[in-house]
Amino acid sequence: MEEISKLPLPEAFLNFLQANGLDTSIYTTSDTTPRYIRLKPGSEDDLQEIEAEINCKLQRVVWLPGFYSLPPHLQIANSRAYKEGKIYGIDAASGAAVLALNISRGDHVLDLCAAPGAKLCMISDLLGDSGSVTGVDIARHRLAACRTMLQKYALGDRCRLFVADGTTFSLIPVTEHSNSRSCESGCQEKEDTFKEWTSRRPWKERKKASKATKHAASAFVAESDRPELIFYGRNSGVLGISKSELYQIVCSCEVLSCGYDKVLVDAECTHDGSIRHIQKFEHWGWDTLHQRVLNAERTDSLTNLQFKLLTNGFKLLRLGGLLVYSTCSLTVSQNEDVVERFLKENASAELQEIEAAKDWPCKSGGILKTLRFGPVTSQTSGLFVAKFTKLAL
Ligand SMILES: C[S@@+](CC[C@H](N)C(=O)[O-])C[C@H]1O[C@@H](n2cnc3c(N)ncnc32)[C@H](O)[C@@H]1O
Repeated sequence: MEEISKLPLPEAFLNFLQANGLDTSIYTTSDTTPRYIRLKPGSEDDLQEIEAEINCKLQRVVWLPGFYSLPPHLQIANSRAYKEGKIYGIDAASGAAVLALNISRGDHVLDLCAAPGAKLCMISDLLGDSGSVTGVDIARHRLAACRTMLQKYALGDRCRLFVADGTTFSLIPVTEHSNSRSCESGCQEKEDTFKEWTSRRPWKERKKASKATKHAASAFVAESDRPELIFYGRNSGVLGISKSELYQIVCSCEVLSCGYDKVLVDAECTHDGSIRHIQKFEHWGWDTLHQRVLNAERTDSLTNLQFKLLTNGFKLLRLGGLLVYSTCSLTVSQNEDVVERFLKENASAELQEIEAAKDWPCKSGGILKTLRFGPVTSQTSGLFVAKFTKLAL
């Protein structure tokens, strides 16, 4: 303790690291972890021009298609390639978590903690012109930033964004199947279909929604409780359907066939695996670290939140679908413990091997088949990744 108290980190954080058996040195040795960017598919021919502009050779990340590393302190925000949406910043470990989902053409993907949206962008560019992606986040301002990002990178065409609590979110993807079924049930709002999204729409939507609450039909989510839809792309499945169709409630047995093919639960956490995030407290003030990160009560409620997000994400997964749970915390309590509790309470959940990981620079987590990335092992930010499938019981 005497030795670590000499380090330039506040005592409360050192205590947190010690209580969780975490190595302090990653925060105090000089940060050599590279930055990573993903090149938007289709921009490969611009590579040399981008390198000339940022005056730096981009190192291809051999184990992660489309990813390049940069020296840690190189700024790209002013580069033309960044402004024109040809590259976006995303840590390689985050890219690996998305790849673990095995996204394939036509998948309907749910990203339950989506903001600010780096993983959502990658999901979207992997889907290309097929399938759909639904992004959910409880923080409206963060999800609005995610919308801006989707628009900047022209990746929102098949995307819809809901401000909602991921522990209770219950909307299934819009597919032709769900459209026809809900029309059979006879919906009173049939005329009131979604027109092309414009930035002025959410405000109007909310005004109308507050007036119409009393007309909500019992078979659908009460209008006042509905997740707020703050963006939808032209091919997201929303355009042309009615509110009743969008907000229909389905029973859990229907979710087995109509649920999402893939679900990402990149849960809220203490972010202690992200050295850059922890370093930001130099500016924010170390005193705020306690309240934002270390507070034991918060950690307790965080692990409950993580468990609930994972449980609800799994509920929305179709039979045979894949779910990835990840956090950027290095603690066992927010990772292995949450996974263990979840497996105990969900007999239809089975941990899956992440096949691609045999070529990844990561190590096994404390539970077989889970993975841990970190600055020392992987030259990335810290990330825990676990992948599940849903079995028929
Ligand atoms: C680790 S961040 C997600 C990062 C994101 N996946 C990305 O790649 O940019 C966790 C997010 O969870 C959101 N969050 C916290 N509680 C939530 C809840 N109950 N439901 C949905 N989102 C929640 C936070 O607002 C935050 O944006």
